[in-house]
Amino acid sequence: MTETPNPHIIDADTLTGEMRPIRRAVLSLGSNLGDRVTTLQGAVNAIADTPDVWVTSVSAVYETAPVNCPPGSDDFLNIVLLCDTTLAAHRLLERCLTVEDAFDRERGEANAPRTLDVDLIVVGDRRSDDENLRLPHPRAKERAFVLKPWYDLEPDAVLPDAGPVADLLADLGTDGVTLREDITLEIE
Ligand SMILES: Nc1ncnc2c1ncn2[C@@H]1O[C@H](COP(=O)(O)OP(=O)(O)OP(=O)(O)O)[C@@H](O)[C@H]1O
Ligand SMILES: Nc1nc2c(c(=O)[nH]1)N=C(CO)CN2
Repeated sequence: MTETPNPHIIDADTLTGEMRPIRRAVLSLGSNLGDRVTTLQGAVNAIADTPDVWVTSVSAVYETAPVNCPPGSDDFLNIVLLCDTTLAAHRLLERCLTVEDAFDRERGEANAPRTLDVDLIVVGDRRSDDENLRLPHPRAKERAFVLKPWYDLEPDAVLPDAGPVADLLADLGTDGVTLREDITLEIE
């Protein structure tokens, strides 16, 4: 059955400027090539410098074993950021891809070593099946390297369509996800 659009429901992404609601976004950042700490701190700064994006929390840093990566790939450092934003989800994605490029991200083989990867995990209650932007991120529920730092910041968080982050993490376990207490990233 074809659904008739409800004229009373406004898609927040169609609003402009000051009319946009503030939405909470969860971003996952990873690096397994080059100076990982400098890159992640630079990426946090760049995201925090973005107009209409406010980084509210930076997680602890985790050293994580590569998941589904080519043989011989090095460990990642992974973090999660919580942000408030009035940007439309696609604009936020564009900004994240620009930040990846600024840190010399090369796009080759799937899951190849990368200086920087920035994934949108959730953006408010926005859902998207567009191949250029899938929300909520379809693989987040399988990734302890996303869920553990997110859980630390928000123990009650829920990943839409998947369930409480705490439950997902309890099922997955945290093997291969090691806290790096010696590294602290800041919102500068
Ligand atoms: N939620 C999302 N966050 C970031 N990129 C996404 C998302 N959904 C779709 N994409 C698209 O995925 C494309 C490829 O991204 P990328 O090569 O960084 O994938 P990846 O991060 O290596 O793999 P994965 O998606 O499994 O984390 C991006 O150009 C982007 O348009
Ligand atoms: N440990 C770890 N493994 C990964 C990561 C990542 O950030 N950390 N990112 C991937 C694709 O985005 C694939 N595998």
